Amino acid sequence: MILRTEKLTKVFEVGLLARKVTAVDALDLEVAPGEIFGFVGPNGAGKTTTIKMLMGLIYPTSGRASIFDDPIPSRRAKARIGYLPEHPAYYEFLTGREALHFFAKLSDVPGAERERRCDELLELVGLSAAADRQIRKYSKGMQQRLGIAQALVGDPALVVLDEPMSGLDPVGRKDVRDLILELKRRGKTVFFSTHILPDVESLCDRVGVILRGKLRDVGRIDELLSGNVRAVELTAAVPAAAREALSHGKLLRADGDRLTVVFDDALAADAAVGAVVRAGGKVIALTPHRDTLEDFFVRRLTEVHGAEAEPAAAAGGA
Ligand SMILES: Nc1ncnc2c1ncn2[C@@H]1O[C@H](COP(=O)(O)OP(=O)(O)OP(=O)(O)O)[C@@H](O)[C@H]1O
Repeated sequence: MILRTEKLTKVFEVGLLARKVTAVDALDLEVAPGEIFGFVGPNGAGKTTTIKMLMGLIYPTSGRASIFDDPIPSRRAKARIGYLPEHPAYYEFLTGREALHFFAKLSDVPGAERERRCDELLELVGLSAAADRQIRKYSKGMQQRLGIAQALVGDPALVVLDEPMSGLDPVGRKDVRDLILELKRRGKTVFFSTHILPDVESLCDRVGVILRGKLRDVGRIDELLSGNVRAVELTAAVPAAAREALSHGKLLRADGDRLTVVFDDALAADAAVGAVVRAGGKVIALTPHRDTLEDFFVRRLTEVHGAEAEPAAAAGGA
């Protein structure tokens, strides 16, 4: 495992009365080499606090974590990590190229290599044409892409991105998604946090769902959603003798003997398939209707928060 946490916990003390807020609660997490891991949760779930602990920016209250088998905080591990904070800050009077050279120097990229590395990264994030423009003139999407270039400048094995798509328009989000996929192709491990669920579905090998500081679910998206077949859609050439078995479903389309029927109950769908086959008909398609990740997420959020659910925060908007 490239990254591992064991019962990682952060309790903040807030206000004059030192009210305790458990931002991250006994988090057990593992990230394997080469995977894109999505750390998913609504606002205030504890994503940034977790990432800050992993990056050594704040100390855990209890528990442990290691990156590349080095306990955090580790200088050695940090040299192999690229990190994009949730709100990256730049010296805005610099150009993109100047800023990247500055970050390259901070990351100990040898002088002889700096020029080539920066040019290559500016190209990768699509900023070559704007490289000599001041950052204050960059759009939010361009700043985010510069932030990703900054995270990559030390040629890290692990890239940690905190809400990399937040606040971007659909084109900007797609650019960042494509970049993350490119990182995977280059053999990097990517750990990123987000509350934008469609991005997670199209990108991640595995996801961890954090709600109110606790990791509630973790796994491949198809595994998380596999138990949630809501309905089964059957399209078949149905001989008259098998029509009765299809009457338990809802007819969607009829074209001669070719019918498309939706069953709420998987057993009724199985029985209909059996009847079609026995009567000499032909099954053309059998499609399970599953929850989307968004359905799953909102359901889990509602379960966990009960009456206090905050669907607006979880709905996955930009
Ligand atoms: N420095 C702090 N002092 C006190 N409470 C904090 C501090 N930082 C975070 N918190 C609290 O910890 C909880 C988790 O916050 P965190 O920023 O980790 O959530 P998040 O999942 O990253 O949310 P967002 O998507 O809004 O950034 C919240 O209740 C937040 O108010």
